[in-house]
Parts: sequence; structure tokens; C-alpha cells
Amino acid sequence: MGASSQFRPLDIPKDSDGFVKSFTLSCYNCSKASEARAFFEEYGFVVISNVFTPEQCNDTISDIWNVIESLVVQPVRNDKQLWTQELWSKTGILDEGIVGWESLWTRQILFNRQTPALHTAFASVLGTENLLVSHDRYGMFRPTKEHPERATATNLHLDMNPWLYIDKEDNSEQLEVPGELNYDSDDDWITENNEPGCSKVGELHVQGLVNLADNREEDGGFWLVPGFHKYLTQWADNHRHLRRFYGHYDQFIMIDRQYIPKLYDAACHISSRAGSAILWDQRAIHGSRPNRSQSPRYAQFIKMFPADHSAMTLERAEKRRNVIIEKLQTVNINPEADLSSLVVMFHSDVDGEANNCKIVNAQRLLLVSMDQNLLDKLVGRCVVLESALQN
Ligand SMILES: O=C(O)CCC(=O)C(=O)O
Repeated sequence: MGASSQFRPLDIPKDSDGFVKSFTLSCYNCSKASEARAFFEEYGFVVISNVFTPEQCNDTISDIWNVIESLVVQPVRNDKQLWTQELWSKTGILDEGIVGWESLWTRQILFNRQTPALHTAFASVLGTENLLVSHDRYGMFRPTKEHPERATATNLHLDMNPWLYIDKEDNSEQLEVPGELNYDSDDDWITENNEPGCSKVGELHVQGLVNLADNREEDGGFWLVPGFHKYLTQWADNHRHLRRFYGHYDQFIMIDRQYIPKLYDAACHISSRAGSAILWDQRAIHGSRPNRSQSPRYAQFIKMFPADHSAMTLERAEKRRNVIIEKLQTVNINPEADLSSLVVMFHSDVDGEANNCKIVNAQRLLLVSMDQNLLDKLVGRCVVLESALQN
């Protein structure tokens, strides 16, 4: 494996119930948050517990079934016999257990994206509370004990192009694909997740998921190579020969076991309790393992990124915000009444040339400002639609 043979995978600490060590946070700058951040820096991931409540997990599992049943056009949740390959091929990406072909916009998935504890988790790791949230999909891994054919594929991948990441000089052309993201296709929201910046600028990008049921090793799901985030640059440089298998601008790199057997051996399942979030550094090679148990594995995938993220141009932020407002209307979410006090939405008549224009415009999304100084600066120049959580 060239110089990456120096890479030493780390042993992951576990708690007395066999789950990976986790952190409970009261706010983003509490002492536990510093510990969580230190853990993240060392291992390339961290588990934050109690991010979704038990009720929220149950409601979300029910929503996953609503999505599945709307795609297979029949009720299936109570009859495992119906969870066949043929039917599941209509629900999303079969091999990866992803539910939904493109980003999902149900009421439940939208409300989950504004969960305060989730925001605290990302803010703790990213070191800022001014964040945008991604609009991704659900995961559901069917039990396979009696149906091995229902297993998802064992995989390790990167949601970025490691060679563009190490070679680019700056972030000016973040997404090196033809055309700008318009958010006119639900697929654009998935593409948006795979913009990791570049190594020379060194922005931190953090992906995440919330497990909705206890997730033990035998239930399959998320795994990663602990500590790999620090070696990505070196690894990518040593493995330039693999680049020929991918398109020059591909931003999703699935790597077969035969090319990286040692990394597959080093990957660890990240077991966590229901309602826990797993956050990982986008540079850590990761993926999923199939379920081998009798219980389904349920998850929601979520990334948050700083609102002043370098790829978020004013035009993009504007389009993004407008599409989100339409999506909220489609599921009868009233931005003025139904959103959490975390969510700040700005009218579009903000003076784009003024100070902070980038931050102002980038925040025209869902999420977020709890930074009073920033709000004070902005409120004079725009209307903040903010109110108490009502869901
Ligand atoms: O937990 C999983 O199913 C895998 C998640 C993953 O690889 C991703 O979101 O990139």
C-alpha cells in the first residue's frame, strides 16, 4: 500500500453495553463538546447520543415506511414476506439500503433537520453555530437472517474525489461538473453533499446520520476506517493509478476490496443507540455493511456545513432558499409558524453587496443562526422569519 502502509488504524473505545463511546451535549461550547471534538479529531468520527427523542425515532421510522409504501404502491410494513428484492428495487438504491432516489421532503424529515440537539452536535464539531443543513434521504436495511438475498453490499467509499481534493489550488471551482447547481432537480441536493473543498484550503466537511433504532454490529449499517481522515492526502497521492476507474470529475468514489484489502480489514462498525448521531470527517473512508440480524436498520442521513461555505455563491444561495420555501409549502409547513427558533429565513430583498452578504444569503435556507451578534447586524436589513417550534 506504499506510504499508506504506515497508516495504523485505531482501536475504538466502547461502553459497557458494547456501543461505541458516545457523548451527550448540553450546548455547543460545553466541556463535553470539547471532548467530543477532540475524539472526532483523533478518530475521524464521533457519536453524539440522545439527538432524536424516542418518539421522534418512532415517528421517523413510520415516515420511512410511508415513503417505502408510496414507492411500492401497497402496504408492506407489517408483512416481512413482502419485503422482496423485486419490490425493493422500486424503493431506492438497493445495494446501499438507501430509501428514495433523490432528496426527500416529507414533513417529518424536514422537521428532523431542524432538531436543536442535532444542530448542537454539528456546531460542536464544526466550531460554528451558523450552519446550513443538507436535504438527503433515509436508510433502511432489511433483516437478512432468513433472506440472505436481501443483504446490501459491503462497501467503502468517499463522497468526494480525492484526487481533485489534493490537486486543486483553491475552492473557486468547488464543484467541477458542468453547470452550476440550480436545485431544479432533487438530485442537486445529493450532489451538494459531495463538495469537500480542497486540501490546500483545508475546510472541514462533516457528514452525518442518525440511527433510529439501536444499531449493533449484527444489524449492519455504518462503518469507517478510524483515523483515515489524517491519511487521505497521502493515500490519494499514492493511489493515483486508481483514478482511471472513475470519471475525472466524479464526486463519489466506491473502492473495491481488491484495491484496498488492508483498509477493508481496518474498517469498524460504529454501533450506536437509537437516536444517536454519528458525525464523520468527509475525508474518512467509510460505507456500510449488510444487516445479519432479524431487526431492520433505520437511519436518516444529514450533513451540515458552515453558512459561509466557500462554494455557496449568492446566486446559488438564492435558488436554494426559493426551492426550500416551495418544498415547505408542498407539505404544508408554514415558515412563519412551524419552524424552530433555530431556523432563520431571510426575505430575498437583502442588499447583496452589503457587509456579510455571503453569510446573509447563504442562510436563506433552512438553518441557522443563534449568534446574536450576527442576528443584530442582519435584522436591520432584512426580515427574519422566526418563531417557536410548533411540531
Ligand atoms: O450508514 C450508512 O448506511 C452509510 C452512510 C454513508 O456511507 C454515507 O452517507 O455516505
